[in-house]
Amino acid sequence: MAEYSTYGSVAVLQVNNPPLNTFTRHVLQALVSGLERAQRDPAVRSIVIAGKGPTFPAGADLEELLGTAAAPLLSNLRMVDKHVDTCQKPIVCAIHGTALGGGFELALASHYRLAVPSATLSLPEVHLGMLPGAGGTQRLPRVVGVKSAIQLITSGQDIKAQQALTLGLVDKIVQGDLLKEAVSFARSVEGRPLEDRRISQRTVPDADKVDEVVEATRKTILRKARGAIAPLTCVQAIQASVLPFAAGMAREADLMTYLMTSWQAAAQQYVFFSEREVRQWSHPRDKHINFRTAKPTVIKSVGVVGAGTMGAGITISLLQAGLKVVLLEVNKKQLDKAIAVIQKTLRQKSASQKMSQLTTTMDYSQLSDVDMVIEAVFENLRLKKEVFRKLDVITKPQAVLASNTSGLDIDKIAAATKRPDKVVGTHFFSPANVMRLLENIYGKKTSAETVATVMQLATTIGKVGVLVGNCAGFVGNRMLGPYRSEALFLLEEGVDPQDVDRAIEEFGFPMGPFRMTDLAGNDIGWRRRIEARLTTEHGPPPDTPALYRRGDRYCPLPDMLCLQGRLGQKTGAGCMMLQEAKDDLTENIYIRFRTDGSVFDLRRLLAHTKTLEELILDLLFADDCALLAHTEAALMSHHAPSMCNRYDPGSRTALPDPVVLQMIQDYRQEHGFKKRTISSQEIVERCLYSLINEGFHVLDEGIASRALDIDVIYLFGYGWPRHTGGPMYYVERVIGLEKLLRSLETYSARYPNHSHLQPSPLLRDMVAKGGSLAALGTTDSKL
Ligand SMILES: CCCCCCCCCCCCC/C=C/C(=O)SCCNC(=O)CCNC(=O)[C@H](O)C(C)(C)COP(=O)(O)OP(=O)(O)OC[C@H]1O[C@@H](n2cnc3c(N)ncnc32)[C@H](O)[C@@H]1OP(=O)(O)O
Repeated sequence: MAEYSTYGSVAVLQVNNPPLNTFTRHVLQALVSGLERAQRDPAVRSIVIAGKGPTFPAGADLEELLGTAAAPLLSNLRMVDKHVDTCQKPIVCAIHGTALGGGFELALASHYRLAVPSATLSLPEVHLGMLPGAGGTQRLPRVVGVKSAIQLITSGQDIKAQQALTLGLVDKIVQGDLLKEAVSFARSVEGRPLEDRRISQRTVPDADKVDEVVEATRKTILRKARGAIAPLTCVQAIQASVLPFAAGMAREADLMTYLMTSWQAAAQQYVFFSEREVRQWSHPRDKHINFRTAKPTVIKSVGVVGAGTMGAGITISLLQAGLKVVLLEVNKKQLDKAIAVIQKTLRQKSASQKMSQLTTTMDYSQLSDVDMVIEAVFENLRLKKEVFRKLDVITKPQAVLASNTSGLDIDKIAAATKRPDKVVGTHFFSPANVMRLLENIYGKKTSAETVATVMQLATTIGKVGVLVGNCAGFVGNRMLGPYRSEALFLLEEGVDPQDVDRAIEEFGFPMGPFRMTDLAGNDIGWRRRIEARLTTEHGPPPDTPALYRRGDRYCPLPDMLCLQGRLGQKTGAGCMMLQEAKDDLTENIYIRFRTDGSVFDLRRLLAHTKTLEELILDLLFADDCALLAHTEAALMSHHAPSMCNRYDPGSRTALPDPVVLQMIQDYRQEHGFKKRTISSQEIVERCLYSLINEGFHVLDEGIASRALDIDVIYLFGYGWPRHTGGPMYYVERVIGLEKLLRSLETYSARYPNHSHLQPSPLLRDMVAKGGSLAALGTTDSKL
């Protein structure tokens, strides 16, 4: 647990709790014993604490911290803190791997910190709905100041060793043998005074500005937190660092108790475990086929067909994971554009080595030897089938053939080949090298081995892979359908687009449905509806009632907007306006890079770039750019023409567009809708409950095998607010299934022809029998 050894006058305590050396109560007990022994032994004059194996401790063991062992764990943690803080012999922490949470806090309590260049330090508790409760909120500001501490703790961002050195969080970067260097360093500081080495004894450097700093950051934090309570609570704890140390620690403990007992912390911890649990997949229709029984094919080389935005993003992801890629594109201009984008993105990393793994071609025969192909051509079934027919002939018989589709029928695509067992769907999300979700879709004939292969591929390329069944829209887009429909029906009844968006954004989404459609392009859904024969390029299909399709209520407003050329922001007109608008950028927009935490003012970046459009493209393909979606949305919304909203230059606020508002008004009048006032609560309930209701259908039909799979899809692919745990978790743990059922009953009675508001039979059954989503396989066992 913590191995004790001595090297002359130096006692070395090596935490040994593989794989992450997390602090269990036993590990902490062993550390206390080791510290006591070292303090008792007169021959010992200094102490080194290190981690055995791949890492320095990665924090408290969450299973224990969140379970029945929490009390002894916390009591042992406090004992370690006390021993370290009062120790009369210098304690040196030797950091490698990831020193996270309690691990980093132990290092901060010690007198000296050494790190290898590859080490990462971080206080990621905010992502678990908590705060760094082992002194982190009190010691960090004493080293880096309140301002930086707020930034580091509320973002939970990684601090690389070099940055830690600059910030004064580590004393030395060690190039050679860490333990050896740490022992010799410890020896060199023996006998030196310790008082000024104790961070607890220091004062906060910007203490006089604390209120000013908090005031200045509060608004930004509130905006980013989107309803999460942990970030602001972290700020409150940091504010207390200007108090005497003991008082600050007491305040930290109070606030930690408040957070730890909150439903949001439980939700975020559920998210943490669910993100990992999706790897333990099982086939929704046959539980015997699962991550244990099915063996993946080894994939070393991948062909990517289609070098559009998705194809280029997928290629970058594969290259970054060290795979060989053959990128095929039949349009030379498009291929050249993609190569430039890929090169530019990889240049920020060790590009030359990764680019050497890329072959580009316009010739299908170059795909003859790859282990797998990911097709990423336009979302058109006929075209995809054509591509698969070709691939079936050209590729080796054992190659896996995957389609990157957001909702087309995998079985129909597979039927175009003689190897339907090797055909599978891999739905990447845009930008494909940034977004973490990979929705993997099995068809009727997809083999267990093929499923295992794409699930393994997700892990290899650092994505969160979720296995789902085949149906129109799969899980994510299928559930989005009712949400969008309900948002449109709300327009008919009197709500303006920006009011729907505001209500959804206040719930915690980064963007409401209309701003989202503005960004993604209204034509995407329109093309899909044309293909499904719900509408045509010229208007509604002949002899079709305006507000109904195949017996279901239908709102033709988005079709009408498309017919007017209002396709959203990614149209050609949008790009031209972006170039012109460069000088209009009056507002400060900041972009933070994940790699080193550096922050850039967008206007300064623009000074080095020809056009704003070029910069956006760069950012889209820079996978270390945090806040990317927000930034992109903010930039786009500044300048481009939009479907529903208008944006004044220099403002990020979506304003009502009189043209659209007039159009909606005329539409209401034409179809006899009476405008009424609708509350935000009703907007949120109708949009989100219809989405969640569809989730119950998805579970009932076996399209997803567990509620947590749906949650992960929404959290990682659709911006569902993390602090609520995902749609299914939220409705079960926060709203309650019975309340959901009653609300759906009320709304469906009021709108009998909105079929998606009819409660799903599974929901009714669960409420009647007192069943729960946990029984369908959520992560309850872990919580
Ligand atoms: C009730 C009232 C109480 C009041 C109390 C008041 C006072 C409170 C004082 C409280 C003081 C607490 C102080 C300390 C807090 C902490 O330290 S919180 C934890 C901080 N650490 C983290 O958040 C780290 C989380 N982990 C990671 O980020 C990553 O896992 C990693 C370390 C970077 C490694 O990544 P990777 O190599 O990709 O591996 P993974 O797949 O992510 O993980 C492997 C398996 O390990 C499991 N795991 C990871 N971290 C933990 C952990 N901290 N505890 C337990 N288990 C962990 C992970 O789930 C994986 O498991 P499997 O899926 O089963 O393989």
